[in-house]
Amino acid sequence: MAYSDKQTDKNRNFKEALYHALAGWKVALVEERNLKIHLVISVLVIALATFLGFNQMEWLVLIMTIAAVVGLEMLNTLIENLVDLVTEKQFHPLAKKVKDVAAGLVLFASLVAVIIGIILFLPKLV
Ligand SMILES: Nc1ncnc2c1ncn2[C@@H]1O[C@H](COP(=O)(O)OP(=O)(O)OP(=O)(O)O)[C@@H](O)[C@H]1O
Repeated sequence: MAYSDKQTDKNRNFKEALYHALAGWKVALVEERNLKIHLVISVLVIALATFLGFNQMEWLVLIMTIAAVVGLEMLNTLIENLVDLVTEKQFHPLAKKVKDVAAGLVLFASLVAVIIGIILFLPKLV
């Protein structure tokens, strides 16, 4: 992605910091298919939880689980980009290790999220 904003010094105020944080979301959403999938699933799960009438504790667990998976997917995205920046997309065994471990982290979080989802939703659905 090409950038017209070439700023490299610190943000001068909150508005500028917020603008760059939102730009981070935009680039992650445009470039990361998995992040889009996680967000679509999150919206569907939130709709189902609303329909099933989750209580306060169930909402807390659900929101924390979604935040963990989406947050770790964002972390994976930034790790991938850092590796690409350092390696300039050349093969390196350590780059492979870092990217594979980061992907494994998201996979682990997603599997735990599925287990939490089963615990939360199954008793209400059956
Ligand atoms: N510079 C590199 N050196 C060595 N192996 C690399 C390098 N870049 C990528 N790879 C290998 O290719 C795989 C795919 O790379 P990619 O950047 O698409 O990560 P990914 O985890 O598949 O991304 P996503 O989370 O978007 O699916 C990595 O998991 C890694 O095994």
